[in-house]
Amino acid sequence: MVKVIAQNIEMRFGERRLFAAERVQLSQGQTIHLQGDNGSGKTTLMKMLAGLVAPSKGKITTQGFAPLPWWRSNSLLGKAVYLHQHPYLFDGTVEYNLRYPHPFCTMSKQLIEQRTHDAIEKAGLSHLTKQAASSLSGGERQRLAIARAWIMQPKLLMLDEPTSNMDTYSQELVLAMVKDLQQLGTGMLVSSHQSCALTGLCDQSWRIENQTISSSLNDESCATKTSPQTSLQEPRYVIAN
Ligand SMILES: Nc1ncnc2c1ncn2[C@@H]1O[C@H](COP(=O)(O)OP(=O)(O)OP(=O)(O)O)[C@@H](O)[C@H]1O
Repeated sequence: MVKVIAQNIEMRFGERRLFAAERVQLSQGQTIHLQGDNGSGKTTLMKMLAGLVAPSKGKITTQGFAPLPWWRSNSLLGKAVYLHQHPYLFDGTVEYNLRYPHPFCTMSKQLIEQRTHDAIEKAGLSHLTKQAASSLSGGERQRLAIARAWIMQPKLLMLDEPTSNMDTYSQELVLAMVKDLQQLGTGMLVSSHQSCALTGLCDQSWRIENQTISSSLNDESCATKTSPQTSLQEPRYVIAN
């Protein structure tokens, strides 16, 4: 099972301390709702776990991933995928964007072609494949970004406000893709201000408050949800200071 572990971390911007925690761990098989007020540090924490931002103090390590080639200077990058609420898309068509990560995928060519085809359907993008990605609406851009991640089937995925500003149709499509990934064992950290169907999938929540990260089980979802395939033997609490 793969995991990313942050130990004795502290995040500061200048004099301002954003948060600190003794241990935060995101593992395959977990689906976690990340909560906190505006500016509390949710995006920063997600970027940190994805290797996009370094903590001011402490260390972030991973377990269970294949060894990286020697020339990869940032050993975290690419292991836990971070999806921004305003996703970055490449110049080119929707289809180009979906195919862009193919060379980095270890799946067979046949499987990746099948998943790309399925992703287009699942994200409701069939009528948009030849359209420039830059011309998509906000909701369509987010669907495209999630479809791209769905194809790759990452082991760990961080979704930053994935359904903000989405209509019901888009939310349902995203929910179905996230459910799929959950069934396949992708560990997910989902930031969202609102409780919604997506956060209902989460088995625990993390909250950033008073510069501290705390964790609790999401009782509602535990009572109603069947477990994903991966068995969970991990400690379910984040120890925070
Ligand atoms: N590079 C940076 N330099 C200085 N301050 C930063 C930097 N990045 C983020 N911040 C500040 O850190 C705080 C936390 O930002 P972050 O985006 O992580 O919050 P958030 O919890 O995701 O907020 P929201 O719910 O509004 O999206 C904000 O006050 C932000 O201005």
